Amino acid sequence: MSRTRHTESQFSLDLGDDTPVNKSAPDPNEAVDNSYHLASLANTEALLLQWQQAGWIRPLDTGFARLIRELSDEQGERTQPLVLLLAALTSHQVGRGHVCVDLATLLADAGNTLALPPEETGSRAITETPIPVPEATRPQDLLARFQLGDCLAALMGSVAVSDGSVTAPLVLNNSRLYLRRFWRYEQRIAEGIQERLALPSPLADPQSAAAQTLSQALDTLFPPTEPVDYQKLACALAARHRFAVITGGPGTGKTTTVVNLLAALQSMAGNDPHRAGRKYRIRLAAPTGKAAARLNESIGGAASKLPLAALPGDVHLDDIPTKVTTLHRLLGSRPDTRHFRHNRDNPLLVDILVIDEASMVDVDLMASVFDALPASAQLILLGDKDQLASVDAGAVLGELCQRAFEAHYTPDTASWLATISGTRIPAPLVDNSGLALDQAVAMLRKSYRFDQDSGIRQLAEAVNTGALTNHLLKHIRSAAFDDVIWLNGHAQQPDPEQTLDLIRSHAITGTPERFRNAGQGRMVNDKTLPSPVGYRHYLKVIHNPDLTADSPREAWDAHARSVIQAFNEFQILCALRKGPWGVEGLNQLIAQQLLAEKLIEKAEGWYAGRPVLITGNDYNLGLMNGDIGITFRVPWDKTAAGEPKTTLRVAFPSSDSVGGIRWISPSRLQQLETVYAMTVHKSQGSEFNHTCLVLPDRLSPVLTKELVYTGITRAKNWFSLITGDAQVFKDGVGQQVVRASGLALRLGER
Ligand SMILES: Nc1ncnc2c1ncn2[C@@H]1O[C@H](COP(=O)(O)OP(=O)(O)OP(=O)(O)O)[C@@H](O)[C@H]1O
Repeated sequence: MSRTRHTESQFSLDLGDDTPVNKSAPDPNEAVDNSYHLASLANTEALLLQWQQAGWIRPLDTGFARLIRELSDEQGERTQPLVLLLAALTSHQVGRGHVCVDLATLLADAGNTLALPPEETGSRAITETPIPVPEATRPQDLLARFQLGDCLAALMGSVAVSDGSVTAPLVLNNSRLYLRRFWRYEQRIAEGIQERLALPSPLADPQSAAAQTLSQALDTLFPPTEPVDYQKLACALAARHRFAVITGGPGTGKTTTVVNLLAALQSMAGNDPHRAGRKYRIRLAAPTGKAAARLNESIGGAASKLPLAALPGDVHLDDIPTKVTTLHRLLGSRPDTRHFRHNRDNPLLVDILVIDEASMVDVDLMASVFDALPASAQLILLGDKDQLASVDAGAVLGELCQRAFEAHYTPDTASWLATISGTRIPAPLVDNSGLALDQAVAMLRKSYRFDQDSGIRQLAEAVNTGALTNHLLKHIRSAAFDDVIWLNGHAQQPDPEQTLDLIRSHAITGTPERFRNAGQGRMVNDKTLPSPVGYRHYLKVIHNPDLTADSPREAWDAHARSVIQAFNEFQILCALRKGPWGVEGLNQLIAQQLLAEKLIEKAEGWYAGRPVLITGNDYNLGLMNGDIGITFRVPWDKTAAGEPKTTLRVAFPSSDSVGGIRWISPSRLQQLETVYAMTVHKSQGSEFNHTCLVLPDRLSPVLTKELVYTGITRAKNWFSLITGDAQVFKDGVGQQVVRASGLALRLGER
């Protein structure tokens, strides 16, 4: 899932050719004639190189354009400069998470669509990094001369472009331009969903024996409570179709619902005379090790509370799986290839697959899931539609849930639900012209984790719905909520040095005194919540004088678990990677402060206590992008005289078994970074007792409503906000992620 997987070979794969891409590259120092930039191919390629050197586009993007030119040359066609330009920009957009480029949108507003100049250029107050791209040679300047018809005509006349029916590196579908590989992913996902939705359901007739069993199981699993129990409805809908999506915000009961759903499905299997008591083979998966471990923890607890004895069909606890694996492991990832062991020729042995945190799954991985699933297997996606989309291209869950809020259940679905669940759907959720997909999407609408007064809940909701009122902002500035504080919200443009000081002290202690009631004694659901703590906490837990060279490995494992748990109490999140407000600057700042307070022995390189985030999959070590480990000093080495000697080892929780620890030598770790600060993107699938979101002092395209919502909802109990500029926070939540893709359109076709 890492960006590093987008190698140049992705293009030659689709073409079935290994044409070297560096052949006859233009001289990057060649002067670009500004008045005729698209007049010649050489000029266009030199211009692309200039953008590449300015950091506007990737070498991969210029390489792709060159490949198109070479392919055309080989076929005796002279490529039009406009085709080269559009090829490079489509590749650039894929690198930014889009599945395709909608040419009409691109031409209407190229600057914003392409987000050029690039984001993350430092800080207004602290550094200023100019980007040396000459005036009048920006993509938006060039594209301003063209109409949609010009682009379509140029593309349709090129051998490098097809409508998908023949192999060509670019696919044009209406006004959407795709790299072929991504067009194929989207097509496979759409087909996988449509095929499943079209399969006849034994539950369609509410009087059938299967439907009666489902109804009985649902009544057992969901004691009557509110007028509309959306969890019960979600179970009924998901049971009815071979493809379903259950979406909901934090604590709305996605895990609880899916455990109930699995129990209901096993009830039906147990009562099905054709299955002779054989239960369904069910697998649970999540996109990252962290998300898998979190679901592992919660699902076991939820399963143990099931009223199994009262269910029809003789369901046992063993019938409900509680072990969650990563998607990569489930599909059988192999080193150095993005092809999985399980695919169409070697499908998974599974009847039902549940994928949690599905918002993190990109089109590439989702297409692989559909490839590996037997045609009749049921797929259930769980996730929060409002969270950030996947790091790599696509926003699959978001697209599938575009209409979830209004539901669009047909009168037929509404009447089926009323019979099966005894619940009458509210009229605004019924729509005569609901689509097939709408009938398989359920939204959970009530949070059980946060109480009515929770500031985290109210702030997250306000950010999500665009209702960030002055009243609410005043509340969070003045610590009127127990659980939320905007630490420097009183200053519109706070002094940068003072803000950095604030981040330093907050990172060390979590400054519980800044929360209302000093962060003490808050009870939620009859439980006293742990107080906010900073990084000092885990660096104290790491000192354990009782452990020696003779201590058994289990004792060290247990110690590592408690340190990792202590580290998870607090996390600083930020929007950017670079600059003083990004991961790089904040990591340095916090490490220096921990060193000054003598909590760590040095602030750079490897040291005991260093928390690290893995940034690329390492199949040999079994580490996945997003895994977090803590460095320990352990007495496991020996001197020449055979005396115990200390060495550093990084402890990682093992992703698939509960409680296991892998101890890895730092020298074996390849792609990693220190993780006192983490981007919100990387924090998806994780939750922390206390989260502090640091926002920069100027607006960036990455700073969006989805990013702020995701940052806030990573906090279980305490949330603090530090801003470089108050207006940037407000403007950021006004920006929305819109990813170009054709999936929803394909699924909307009747
Ligand atoms: N119908 C319900 N009645 C009472 N409590 C519930 C109900 N559903 C869920 N809960 C409780 O709410 C909490 C959150 O539930 P759950 O973990 O299922 O939600 P989730 O949506 O999976 O959460 P997350 O946002 O962490 O993914 C749990 O403590 C759970 O026991």
